[in-house]
Amino acid sequence: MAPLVSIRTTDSKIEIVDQLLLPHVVQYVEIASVHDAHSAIKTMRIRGAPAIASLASLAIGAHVEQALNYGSSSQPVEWMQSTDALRAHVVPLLDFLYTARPTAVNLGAAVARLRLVLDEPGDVHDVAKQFVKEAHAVADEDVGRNKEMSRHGAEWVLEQAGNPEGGVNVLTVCNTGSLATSGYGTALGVITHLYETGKLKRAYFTQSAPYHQGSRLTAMELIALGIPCTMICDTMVGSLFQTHDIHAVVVGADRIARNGDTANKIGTYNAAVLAKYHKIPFATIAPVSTVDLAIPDGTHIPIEHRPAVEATLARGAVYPRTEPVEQAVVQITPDGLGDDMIYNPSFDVTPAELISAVVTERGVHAIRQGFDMKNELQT
Ligand SMILES: CSC[C@H]1O[C@H](OP(=O)(O)O)[C@H](O)[C@@H]1O
Repeated sequence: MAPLVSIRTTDSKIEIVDQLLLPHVVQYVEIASVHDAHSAIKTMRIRGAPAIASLASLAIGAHVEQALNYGSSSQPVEWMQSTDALRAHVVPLLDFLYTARPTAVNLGAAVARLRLVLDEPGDVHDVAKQFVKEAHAVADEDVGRNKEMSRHGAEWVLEQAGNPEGGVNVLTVCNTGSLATSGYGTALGVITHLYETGKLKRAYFTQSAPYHQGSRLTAMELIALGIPCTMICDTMVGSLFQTHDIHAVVVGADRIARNGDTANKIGTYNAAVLAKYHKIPFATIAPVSTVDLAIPDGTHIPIEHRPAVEATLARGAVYPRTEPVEQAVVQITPDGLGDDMIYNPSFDVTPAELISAVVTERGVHAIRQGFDMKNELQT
């Protein structure tokens, strides 16, 4: 069974699966405007650095395409009367979309890429058509590059592990599959490629509290893919390394600085420190659009702090489950635990010294003394 897709499009509609309701309720909701897209990203109905960029691009592209389709020469849409008017209308919307979540740079890369189109010379309709085409390309390119980087990452894991008889055991954090991208996934794509080529023994994944991307989303995807897997609580990574033969750790990324420092889901840094102690290779798997060459190191990465209330809640179905499913969002903390008593960063930064390699669609970038992603990407 194929895993769910994060975004579904028809000629006239953009829909996302509401990831706050997964895994027990699969409900696609329409994204009918740029504001709908911003809200869906901010509330994490959709999440995952590449998926966020894809939705934002598709939504702004649809907005411009509607003006192209419904305006006419006799009654053009007001902001379609010149390229200056088009730019003045669209740029603030692009900037607004980027305010939805601060850490994932893929959204910023998509905004910058689409912004450039608006500076192209030519007739406003031609510029608008190119804009729409580029907006679709942001989403359409994702699956192919995920498969490319997954192949690179799988080959790296096998090389690091010495291609053991019986396959490799790999740990991942959070969710980096089809629900976090436009398909196939990044770190979970590496696990999928290993499985598809008969080289995976077992995938291990952390629950990734408090949103539970692991418990709710990665579990759902690995079951759908038929991949042998084991879930662990976030606190069990050390025990897993002490008691099991884990050959590698592969994780996604939300922003990679020039020196390789990587922001990823909270708990990634913990796993990296423990992997270093246990001499387990640790790789970041991410598209080039996750690399932020404008920042020298991880100290410049903005870390999103989610609303404190999200750390007090657990989402799921009433136990024991009955049909129809009764969705539940339960408060697991006492009322006296105020917001000022909760620390809820959504990401942490793993220093490059704890990362063996960054894997992109371009290949494996082994981290070493003087590592610079700018040099890696120019070669
Ligand atoms: C390929 S997804 C990248 C990244 O996004 C996730 O964060 P969130 O679920 O908060 O959007 C997680 O950090 C993944 O590794």
